[in-house]
Amino acid sequence: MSILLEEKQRAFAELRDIKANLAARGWFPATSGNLSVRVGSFDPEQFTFAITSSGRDKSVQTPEDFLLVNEKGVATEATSLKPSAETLIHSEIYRLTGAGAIFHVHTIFNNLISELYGERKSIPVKGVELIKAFNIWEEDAQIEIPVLPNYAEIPRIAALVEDAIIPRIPGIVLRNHGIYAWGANSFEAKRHLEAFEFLFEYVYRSHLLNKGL
Ligand SMILES: CSC[C@@H](O)[C@@H](O)C(=O)COP(=O)(O)O
Ligand SMILES: [Zn+2]
Repeated sequence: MSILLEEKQRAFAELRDIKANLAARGWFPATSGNLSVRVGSFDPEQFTFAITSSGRDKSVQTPEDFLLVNEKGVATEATSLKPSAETLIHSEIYRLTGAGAIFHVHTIFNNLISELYGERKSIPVKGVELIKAFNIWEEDAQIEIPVLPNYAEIPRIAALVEDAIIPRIPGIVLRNHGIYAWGANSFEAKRHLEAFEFLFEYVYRSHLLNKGL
């Protein structure tokens, strides 16, 4: 599949903007986190996406920040850049959901909440207005956000994604690691990511309140 230069430039510019925005919140500590947007047409067996290169300081902008990869996570153009170590997880989410953008961040609250509910394998949230950010409009909606184990081998995690995805919930948490949030495009993926982080902080603080802490 050939990607037009202008599609690639648009994708890189979009990633640059979102990266700066999330970095300003401190959501990429110690080079953690990765971002991707899909480019060109989508076929579950063959697609391309732009992704952050591995191990870089995501709070600074450089010409080496992004590259294009295919559905196998292999660079589609000659480059010395290495795609994110977690590219296979992005790939699997695109394949299964047809999403347009996927954002992964490590935060204190997504780590704390993942540990609190890790054994339960999902984080319950009930009756919080921001659930509507996922286009769930029922009054007093109750949702579950899936939590997967954080294996050292990324292919082992990627293999669990299919069974973990809950259709109306655009995100998966890795235990003591971070969240992957996605959407039809960057605007939606960012809205979902912000909603997840709000809900994690809310649930965590409620837990402390209920314990009288
Ligand atoms: C430096 S800790 C974070 C990494 O281990 C990883 O989880 C991460 O999110 C960033 O990896 P990267 O390869 O830069 O995309
Ligand atoms: Zn990570």
